[in-house]
Amino acid sequence: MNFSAQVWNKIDNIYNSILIMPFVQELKSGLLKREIFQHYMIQDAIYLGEFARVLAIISAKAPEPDLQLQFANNVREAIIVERSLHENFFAKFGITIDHALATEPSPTCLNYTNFLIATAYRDSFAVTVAAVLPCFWIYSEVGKHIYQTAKIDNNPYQKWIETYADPDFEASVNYIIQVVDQQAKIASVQELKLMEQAFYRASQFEWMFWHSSEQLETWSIK
Ligand SMILES: Cc1ncc(C[n+]2csc(CCO)c2C)c(N)n1
Repeated sequence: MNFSAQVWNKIDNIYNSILIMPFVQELKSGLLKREIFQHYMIQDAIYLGEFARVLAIISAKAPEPDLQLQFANNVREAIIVERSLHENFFAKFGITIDHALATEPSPTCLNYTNFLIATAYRDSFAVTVAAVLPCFWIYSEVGKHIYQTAKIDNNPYQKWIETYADPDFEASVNYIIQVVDQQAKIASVQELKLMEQAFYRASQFEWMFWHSSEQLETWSIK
């Protein structure tokens, strides 16, 4: 079995827990509270800014030019596509840029992005690509699931839903899965373990990220 299939099996519980989260269920029905989506959007904008830096470090560590270019393109895409999504949603959901810029990362957002940045600086290309894979893959699977079962008419979250169910997005996810599998084939036993741990940890953070918005998480001491 491929590395990707093995680690996906291991996060089966996390993935299934995500599908039944109130956040996901209410996004599908369109009934998600505006306040929760606003919290999510602002934190996600912070997340994406840091995520683009992680992709840039991956590009810098790439073992060959094709991979270097691919991840450089991902950096560009993460910044451009996601920014436009956020700008659309910011306006639509009454979030001002000033408010977003003045908001600090939530404890979960900071923990997740710091984990990715620390991994990128400390660990190998292979381990770091394994750490970013859940970000792509879980979103693609959750996006498809939501798209197939969502109530689309009058759903204020329709545009978000369409973004992550896009076939182009799925193609970029498949490319990263293939890169991770290639790396796993040539990895030492010790490195494989680190890849597995990084993939699992990032998947936990994916669940936590949605959960933190459901809770409107802030710092418990200011
Ligand atoms: C917490 C969180 N996790 C994953 C994504 C999805 N995502 C973020 S950047 C990127 C790469 C291409 O743009 C993808 C798929 C998200 N938005 N927020």
